[in-house]
Amino acid sequence: MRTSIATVSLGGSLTEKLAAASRAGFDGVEIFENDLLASPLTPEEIRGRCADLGLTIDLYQPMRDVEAVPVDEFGRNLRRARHKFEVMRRLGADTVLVCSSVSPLAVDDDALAAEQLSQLADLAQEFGIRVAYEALAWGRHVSTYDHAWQVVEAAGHPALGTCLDSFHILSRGSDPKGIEDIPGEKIFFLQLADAPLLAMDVLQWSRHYRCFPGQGGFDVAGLVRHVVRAGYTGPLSLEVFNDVFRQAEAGPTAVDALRSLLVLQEAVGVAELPAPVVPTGVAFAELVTPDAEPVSAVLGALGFVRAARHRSKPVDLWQQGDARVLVNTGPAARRDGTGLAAIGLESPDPEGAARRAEALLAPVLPRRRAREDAPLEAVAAPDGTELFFCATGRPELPDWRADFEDVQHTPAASDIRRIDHLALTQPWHHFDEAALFHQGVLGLDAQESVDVADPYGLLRSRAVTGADGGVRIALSVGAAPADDTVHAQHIALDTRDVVAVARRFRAAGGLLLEMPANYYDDLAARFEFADGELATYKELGILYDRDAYGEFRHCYTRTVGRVFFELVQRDGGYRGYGAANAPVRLAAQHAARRLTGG
Ligand SMILES: O=C(O)c1ccc(O)c(O)c1
Ligand SMILES: [Mg+2]
Repeated sequence: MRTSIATVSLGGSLTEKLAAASRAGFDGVEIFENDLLASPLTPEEIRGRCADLGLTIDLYQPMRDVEAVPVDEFGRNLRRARHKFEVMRRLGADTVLVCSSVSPLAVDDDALAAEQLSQLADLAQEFGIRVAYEALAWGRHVSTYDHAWQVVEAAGHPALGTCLDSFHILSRGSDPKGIEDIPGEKIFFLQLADAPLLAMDVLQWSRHYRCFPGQGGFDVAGLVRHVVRAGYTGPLSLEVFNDVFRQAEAGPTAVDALRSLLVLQEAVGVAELPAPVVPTGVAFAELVTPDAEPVSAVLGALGFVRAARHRSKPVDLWQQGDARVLVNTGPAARRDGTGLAAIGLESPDPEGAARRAEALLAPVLPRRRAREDAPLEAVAAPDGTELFFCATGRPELPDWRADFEDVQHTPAASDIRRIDHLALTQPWHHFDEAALFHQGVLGLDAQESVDVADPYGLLRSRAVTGADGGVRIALSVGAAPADDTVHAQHIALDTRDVVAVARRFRAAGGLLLEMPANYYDDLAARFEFADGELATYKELGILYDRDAYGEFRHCYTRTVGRVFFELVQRDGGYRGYGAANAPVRLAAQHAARRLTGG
């Protein structure tokens, strides 16, 4: 189906919005009146700009407070409408959205509403324009889609149809099944938005919290299925009022928006994409650093050994069990300092995974490799993290490991088994996008989002996971501009005995993050521990949590650059990430940074 986006969904000037929509690959736009009013371009110039960009103008909107008013008021409304229709003729737009009245002048009289909308449609017809009547969820007398359709049906005018908006329908809990009772040709337009499930005033919810389909809690795909069954053949158009997107750069937001429509069309069954290839594990985490020494010291103290070196690049492979960390001292490191730059995801079909990512608009990374290197499929996540699709130790596929040459080493310790999870801090305006990317592109499941108190703000965190826990990524975002030291990325390592690993780490000179005594007093009140157990945790800074499935013990290394390590021990199938302990950990990191600057 054709794709469209309302200019109100993007930040910037009208010119910037149109360029972003076109570059992302949308077919058309809804021009929001305010964007036109604020533009220095004439309607003819906007029309030309859209044509040059390959965009159709699918809708002009909104007209407000038109119907069911006293006759002299309606006369003034028609005068206003004539002026707007003139503008639309100059724009070359043939459909206008009229939202249900919120005016105190409007009366509760469907026959009058139908009669006046019919007169409006008569006037529109003179201009070759169609009127699409939409029920605002907070409309004064008409606030549901079925009521708006009744009014339209009663008017029985060929130039009058209805506009369906998923937000207004789903926010009120209306059953979208009734959409199938509307003849498809009378659905003049379809606007799509999702939203997080919040208990709040519906107008505020709509104006500030809408998001792209798949980013919130509504079944937008289910609604679209009903609209398609009704016989609608117009565009799928995104209309998203969102405080964050308004402030963000239009280009990436438009790409994010179109990706959501691609995933939606796949779910509805009106478009096919290369099938998702769900990653089964983490092949490696790659750190870049200008100085390998501090990172190597931490890895060494954790029991990793430097097992191999890249044949053509300054990259070391550190390994313990199936946990692999690459330490890259190449040019990127000198630019960006110490940080997590790339993740290798173990994939059943690396090429298939890359094909899907590309179809879903993920930037495919150029293969900056020497001729003899294995051809690795890689794309960039929204935060810039490079994702490599890997096949480790599978002879029939290229193996990234073949680019590395073993170096002499003593055996590694054996109590760290694998990477348990990766925690990635997102830029503030990419959080919803990141969750949708990891679900839609990688085929991971998103868990509920949780809020975590930070001494200097609030952190929102959401995990995305593979079916069997082979891949776990915790995405988080702070309310304030990211503090590089505390809101760093981290690599969590799975151990069968966190106490033993923590002790060895400390004996080898490693620095663990210390936790306050009050935390342990509180733990003693909440749980029962064996004699001496709590004292051990306190000594090593180990945190404790429990869920319906099992227990969780974890502790943290001090931060190097923008990365730190977590040691985790999951027992009995514990599913979480110790979110209950995160406020204490964040406070401890702030305190450590103040004391030592690291
Ligand atoms: O919030 C509003 O006023 C508004 C305007 C036009 C729309 O299409 C809509 O869904 C909401
Ligand atoms: Mg709308």
